[in-house]
Amino acid sequence: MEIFTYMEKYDYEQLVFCQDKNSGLKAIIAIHDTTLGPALGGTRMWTYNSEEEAIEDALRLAKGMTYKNAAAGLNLGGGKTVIIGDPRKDKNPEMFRAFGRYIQGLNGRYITAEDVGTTVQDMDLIHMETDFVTGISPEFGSSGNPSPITAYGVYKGMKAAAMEAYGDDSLEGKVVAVQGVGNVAYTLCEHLHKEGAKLVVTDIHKEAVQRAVDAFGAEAVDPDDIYDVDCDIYAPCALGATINDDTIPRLKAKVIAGSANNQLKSTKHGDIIHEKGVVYAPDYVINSGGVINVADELNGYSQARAMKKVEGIYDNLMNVFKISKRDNVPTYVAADRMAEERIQSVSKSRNQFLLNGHHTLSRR
Ligand SMILES: NC(=O)C1=CN([C@@H]2O[C@H](COP(=O)(O)OP(=O)(O)OC[C@H]3O[C@@H](n4cnc5c(N)ncnc54)[C@H](O)[C@@H]3O)[C@@H](O)[C@H]2O)C=CC1
Ligand SMILES: CC(C)CC(=O)C(=O)O
Repeated sequence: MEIFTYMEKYDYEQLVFCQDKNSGLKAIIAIHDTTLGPALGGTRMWTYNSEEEAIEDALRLAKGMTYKNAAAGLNLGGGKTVIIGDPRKDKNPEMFRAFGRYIQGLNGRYITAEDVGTTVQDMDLIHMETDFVTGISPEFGSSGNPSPITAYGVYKGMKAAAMEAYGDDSLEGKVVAVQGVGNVAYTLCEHLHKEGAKLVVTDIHKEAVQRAVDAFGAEAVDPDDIYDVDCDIYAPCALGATINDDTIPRLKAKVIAGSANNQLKSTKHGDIIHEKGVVYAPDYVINSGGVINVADELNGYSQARAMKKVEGIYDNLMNVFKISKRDNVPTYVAADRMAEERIQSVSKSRNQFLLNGHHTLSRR
């Protein structure tokens, strides 16, 4: 990959490589755009097949955060980190403290939180070195683990998508195929089970599947079989790019609504599902509950205020569906328009020179 060519194409601001031999830290912080404010986005720890794959993941996820934060009405830009390693085997406290020092070095341009493979405990270790971290333990006045709130937002968003597809937002009796039953999806399954939905679940880890089978009477299928399930709603809640050339012909659901980031392998796949009449809830709109929740910490956390905003995901998605129909464009294009309009209007209103801090002449 020609990194600068890629960064220029999608207008990235900064890419930071962090290495600490003592702890084994190898991390990449990607900052996409800070027009709306500091870049806020989680830290993912994953076993990548190559460094290039890790860089690409960090870049794509960071851009997604710019759009997510803009579409959610937050005054925040987009960034994300990936740490290369197996979260089940390669973690140690020094690793997260070393990473915290790198974040501190960015002096507030980037604020982190959890993502796949990282936990509240990891964020607490980062917090030993920097204040630019959210989703730490509640005893520090933080909002804690964002996953249950993300799940609630996805549940609300799924109801909005059902309303669009079926003219009724009840999920009772609907068959929902859930891919990946990790932190977010387990709580999502809880909400769906309570409403009377029928669950079909899969995960690469057997114990995660068993937990959902035991708690919600879910039917279990093998990871690759989830695309063939006869269901009303496909909920991708693992990693990205599962809506692609191979899976689209197999998917039977009328609705795609889940928590995973970067669900479309490429924009062309968003066009194909639109033409097939599938109601797709754009990933970064439906899964914005977690970031809305942690972002509230920047104002002194109020759960009531954050939850009120998370409830708004339903209306935000209905608005996306409205724009999609009005402009006759796929829903992912409608969501991008909503986010880009906000970024552009703020960047226009900020084009006047404003003296923040000392003027250089004051040093004379
Ligand atoms: N945690 C949060 O608050 C937020 C999470 N997201 C996104 O939601 C997704 C899930 O996040 P979490 O639940 O936090 O992560 P997690 O790591 O707790 O759960 C992901 C689950 O997917 C499983 N998985 C991975 N590859 C799979 C495959 N090919 N087939 C089946 N299962 C597979 C994993 O074993 C794991 O159980 C991720 O894409 C994440 O970026 C988005 C917004 C916020
Ligand atoms: C986990 C969230 C708090 C932030 C994030 O990185 C996301 O929404 O993907």
